[in-house]
Amino acid sequence: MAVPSQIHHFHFSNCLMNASGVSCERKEELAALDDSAAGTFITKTATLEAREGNPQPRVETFALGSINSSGLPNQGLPYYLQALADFQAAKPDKTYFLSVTELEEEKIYKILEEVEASDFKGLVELNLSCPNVIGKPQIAYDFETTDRILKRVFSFFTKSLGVKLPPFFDPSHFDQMADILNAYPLAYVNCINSVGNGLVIHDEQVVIKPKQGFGGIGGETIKETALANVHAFYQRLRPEIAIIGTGGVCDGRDVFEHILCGASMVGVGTTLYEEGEGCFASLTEELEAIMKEKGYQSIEDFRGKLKYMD
Ligand SMILES: O=C(O)c1[nH]c(=O)[nH]c(=O)c1I
Repeated sequence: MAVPSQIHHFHFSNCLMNASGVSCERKEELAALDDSAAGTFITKTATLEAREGNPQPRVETFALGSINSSGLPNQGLPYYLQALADFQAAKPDKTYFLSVTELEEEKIYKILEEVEASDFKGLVELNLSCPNVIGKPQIAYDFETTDRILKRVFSFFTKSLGVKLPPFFDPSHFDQMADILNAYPLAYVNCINSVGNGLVIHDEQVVIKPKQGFGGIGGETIKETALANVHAFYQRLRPEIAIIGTGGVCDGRDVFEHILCGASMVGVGTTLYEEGEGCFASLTEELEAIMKEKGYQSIEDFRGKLKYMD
């Protein structure tokens, strides 16, 4: 029971994966994802050195989703490179994702130089959209900086690279970002990261400690924004740049809609946080039932084929 997919020459036994940041910081968590019905996993975004992250409580759920201000807690790049080497040795035919970023531009190049020099064989995701490092803007909301970074990265980086984007809300921003991305040999874009800096209140108080309660919103409430970003970039990007759809996936119908909008792989965050790794099997079953009912044999029978009203 699986719906296979691919990004370039990388084949995945199932089109579902975790959203970076959820259940993927420690090796034991990655092992649970590796053993689940997900077709692959992506690590928590790694920085050169390990980070504690923001004070707890920093992740909470609410009626329609989740809010987090984790602050980029991770075990540091060497930990993930070693873990990935071990997972790859155990499953030579499986492809994994490594997410990375850094807080200063020069360090972004440094961490990617280290990844380039490593034996990692999967896809690398440059996170340009972390909303929770206090005092640091989301890189991808600065078009000039994004262009400068990608230009320099691709002057030395030869592994397969994708970028994690924040949500955009204006056609002119979709246009500007797509023009930048189309200029580079990207393997994919991952749309979207959490909707930055929402505020969840319980009675009279915020529900997370960092940043006076402000944090990235995920889950059911962001699906429509996620679908719009997936489809806007599907419409604008060169077909060689694949799209990973992340955001608001609660059931098989949501997976179907992400693919209909153009996604080749679908990331699951809040639902994974709430339900655990079993969610991948149930989401797959639900997707398969929808495909069967509609007579679709594979993803390519409906990927990107969203119908407009003429
Ligand atoms: O606070 C985080 O660690 C975090 N939280 C998010 O919602 N997205 C991100 O990319 C990151 I790096």
